[in-house]
Amino acid sequence: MASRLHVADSRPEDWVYVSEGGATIVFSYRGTENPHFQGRVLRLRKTALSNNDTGHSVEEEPDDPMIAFQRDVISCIVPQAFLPDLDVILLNESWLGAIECLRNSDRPQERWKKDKIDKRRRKGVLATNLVGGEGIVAVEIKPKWGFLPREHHLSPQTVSTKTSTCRFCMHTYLRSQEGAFPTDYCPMDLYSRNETRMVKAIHDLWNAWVRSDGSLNNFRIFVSGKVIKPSHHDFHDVPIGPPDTGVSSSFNSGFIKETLMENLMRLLLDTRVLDIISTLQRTLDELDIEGLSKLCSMSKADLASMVAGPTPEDWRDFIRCYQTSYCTWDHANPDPKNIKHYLMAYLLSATFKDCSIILRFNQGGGSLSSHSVSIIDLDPKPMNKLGEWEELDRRIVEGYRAGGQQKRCAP
Ligand SMILES: O=P(O)(O)O[C@@H]1[C@@H](OP(=O)(O)O)[C@H](OP(=O)(O)O)[C@H](O)[C@H](OP(=O)(O)O)[C@H]1OP(=O)(O)O
Ligand SMILES: Nc1ncnc2c1ncn2[C@@H]1O[C@H](COP(=O)(O)OP(=O)(O)OP(=O)(O)O)[C@@H](O)[C@H]1O
Repeated sequence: MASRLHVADSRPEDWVYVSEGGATIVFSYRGTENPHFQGRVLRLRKTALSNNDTGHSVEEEPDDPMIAFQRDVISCIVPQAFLPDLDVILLNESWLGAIECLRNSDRPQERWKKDKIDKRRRKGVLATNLVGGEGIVAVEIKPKWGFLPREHHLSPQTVSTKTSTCRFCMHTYLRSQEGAFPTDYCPMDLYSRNETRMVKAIHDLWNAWVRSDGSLNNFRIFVSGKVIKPSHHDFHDVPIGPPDTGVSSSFNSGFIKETLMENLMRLLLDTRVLDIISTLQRTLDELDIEGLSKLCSMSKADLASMVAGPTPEDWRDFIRCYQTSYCTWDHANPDPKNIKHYLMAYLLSATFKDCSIILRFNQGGGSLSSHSVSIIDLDPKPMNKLGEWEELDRRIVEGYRAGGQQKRCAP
């Protein structure tokens, strides 16, 4: 886009709350006046509520790193059709203050108690609105880790557990011990390409969605751009059947569930998106965090001390390597001279382990091509997370083993 977009070319009232994650909050444009904003969402960075830093932001703030990362890295390994368009949008503090006042009450309590829009930012992201449109039903799934690690680099203590139970199921167990909502969802079922297991996966996501009243972060349903909760009245008006059936006015939750699940299954069986995500997760994480840690020790370093993030040139170099020689390396005996690329591969794998997909259906069915599938939240992960991931992996596996759990997650 030649000239820069400015959020102040729209009114805060023209933007409505869509949803948020741990790091960002998203609003969609409902105005009619600015064609640049039609069909788009505004993705803004958040900061901790306790952060009272009111100092001025840097004059030349860099663009949100997600934009260059999608352009230079992600789009080399994920087909463009799955990616939303992203543009830089200029922000200003008073406009951000105004939208915060207007929309803070639309946010879930557990979020507004913790964080707020980072009003010092001068740049945000404008992206394709993947959930908007009258009569559009969109489902967001955060599928998480879709593979079991190879045994090469696992310790004798962890090998049998980590090659039997997937990381998500072990993490769910740990979280349930800490009081979180339990879920039966297993990503290995969703990624399995086996219809029966995939049906089970989406039913498990649905059931946890209902039990938690939509508060989990791995399954969301949007109708005409607005998130719905199982307990909301608007759930009764999901326009899910063919228009002439009158389904949307005669509420029948069983029917809505079955029809939605059927549509989801059709789309999931038709798309390569899950294959693409799990293949990238697995091939970029050939060593497991345990193997990566050992490789680091061989180079006289430790994961917790890794801080310097890769430069754009490093990423270009990595992508070239990933698309050529990387697959010929002997990952069972990794060469310490390749440590940098193994670290970058792990970072990139982490992005795909944490992304979400959005599946859109037009009201009343329609051909598969009139529906769409996209991947969101493909942010780069920072190098200084490696130490945390190593520690979290240890806690997850130890907690699982200590609890005497032995679930088998079939590959
Ligand atoms: O570690 P995980 O698997 O729990 O993933 C974190 C997510 O938790 P989840 O398991 O999806 O509920 C977590 O999701 P929530 O904020 O809990 O919705 C974040 O996505 C976090 O990434 P970041 O620190 O914001 O970059 C994620 O951290 P990363 O591991 O991707 O850095
Ligand atoms: N392009 C989009 N169109 C519509 N909705 C979107 C879009 N991008 C994000 N969202 C909504 O906003 C939410 C937050 O976005 P995103 O997942 O990118 O944030 P995040 O803070 O990085 O999340 P996480 O904590 O999971 O890493 C998403 O879960 C989704 O519901």
